[in-house]
Amino acid sequence: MNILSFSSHVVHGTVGNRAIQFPLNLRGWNVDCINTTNLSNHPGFKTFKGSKTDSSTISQVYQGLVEIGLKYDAVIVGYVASVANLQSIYEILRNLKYKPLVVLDPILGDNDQLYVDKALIPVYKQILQDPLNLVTLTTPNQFEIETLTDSKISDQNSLDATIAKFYKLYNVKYVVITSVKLNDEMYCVGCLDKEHTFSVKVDQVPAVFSGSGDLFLGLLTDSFHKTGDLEKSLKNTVQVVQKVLSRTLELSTTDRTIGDLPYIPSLKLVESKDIIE
Ligand SMILES: Nc1ncnc2c1ncn2[C@@H]1O[C@H](COP(=O)(O)OP(=O)(O)O)[C@@H](O)[C@H]1O
Ligand SMILES: Cc1ncc(COP(=O)(O)O)c(C=O)c1O
Repeated sequence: MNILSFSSHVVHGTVGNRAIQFPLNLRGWNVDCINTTNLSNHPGFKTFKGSKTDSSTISQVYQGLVEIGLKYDAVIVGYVASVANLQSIYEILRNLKYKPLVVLDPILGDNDQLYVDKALIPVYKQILQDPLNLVTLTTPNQFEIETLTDSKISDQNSLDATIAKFYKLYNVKYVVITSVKLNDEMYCVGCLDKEHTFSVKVDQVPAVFSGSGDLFLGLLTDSFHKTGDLEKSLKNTVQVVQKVLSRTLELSTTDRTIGDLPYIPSLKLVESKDIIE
């Protein structure tokens, strides 16, 4: 099984492709990464060096893969963070001559805060709307689906309305909302279509992590490709990520906090090999 993953590269740490490649290797995938950044580490460490990839490099590297005859069973679009890069990836998806499983995480922000250039929003919208049905599964968090649908989720009714609006606006079969807060509990919500949705409760590990969203994206893609069953895949992925985060917390020391929770900038992926496998 071959997968192509567009996401960030950090030399040190476990975000972006560093949180996607190793876990997918453990689950039997050959993972080809097109790196949208080349950074020393992610910004959560306070300082970092390096740069974003030029969009022409993304297009050329992809062309190189086509010319040596590669085809992929699945494609992940993760951390992009530049309009020109997202446009190059859009072009690549539009010109695919075959139909892999395409999973796109429209990374825009979290907790009511945009942390990428707002000019990315219309490009994500275009990709998700494309009449060629380019994306099979998309994984926005609560803030991201609110932004894409111009709505606000505060209870079950507004959640249902947001999902209905998403399906009206966009041309994507499967949606997973990775974090919805209802009555102080956290849920992942899976949608098979606008009428068939289900929720999976997330048992919160008492810490804030970087890279959890990327790990989640890779593992969900693996499980969904293998089973074709979104509900089963989502339950399994939530459980596995929860266990990796628990082990990470157990093995980490940190003197940093976000709110009143410890902040853990890196996941203990090698130490969680048995859980991921
Ligand atoms: N503290 C936590 N405890 C348990 N699970 C978590 C925690 N943080 C994240 N997760 C898991 O990781 C998934 C992705 O969360 P998050 O990293 O917030 O995603 P995103 O990058 O999409 O905002 C959640 O759906 C949940 O399953
Ligand atoms: C370069 C880079 N890639 C990916 C991520 C995604 O991290 P998360 O999975 O916590 O959303 C971040 C966030 O810090 C990042 O800086």
